[in-house]
Amino acid sequence: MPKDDIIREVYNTLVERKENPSDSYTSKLMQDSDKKAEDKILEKLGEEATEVILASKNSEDLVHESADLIFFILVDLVYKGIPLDDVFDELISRHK
Ligand SMILES: N=c1c2ncn([C@@H]3O[C@H](COP(=O)(O)OP(=O)(O)OP(=O)(O)O)[C@@H](O)[C@H]3O)c2ncn1[C@@H]1O[C@H](COP(=O)(O)O)[C@@H](O)[C@H]1O
Repeated sequence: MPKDDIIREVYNTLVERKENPSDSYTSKLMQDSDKKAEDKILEKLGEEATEVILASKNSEDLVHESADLIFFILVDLVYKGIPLDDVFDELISRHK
């Protein structure tokens, strides 16, 4: 798979997990009762953002923590039904 495709690949897998729940981590994360699921996802988003800040300050694990943060952003987008292309279009609209 070309490296650039991984974001869409993960996004599409998460959509599949949401639509056809399995016993996987991400399925469980998105299947909790509505309020609980959103709170858990947002809690993880906050955690991972903090871990990126700490990793950056301490010059360690920034790659790992960045991947975690991107992952949880994708989980939130899927959970809220936001198409990945909307985010790509937004970034393209800003690109000079
Ligand atoms: N990219 C990821 C990914 N990154 C992190 N994680 C999981 O997210 C969880 C939280 O990450 P943390 O770093 O906080 O690890 P932790 O300390 O175990 O966190 P807790 O969940 O225990 O609080 C861990 O269980 C990680 O395994 C991920 N889980 C899944 N994916 C992608 O999502 C796809 C679907 O995942 P599943 O539905 O679980 O198969 C996979 O094929 C991957 O492409």
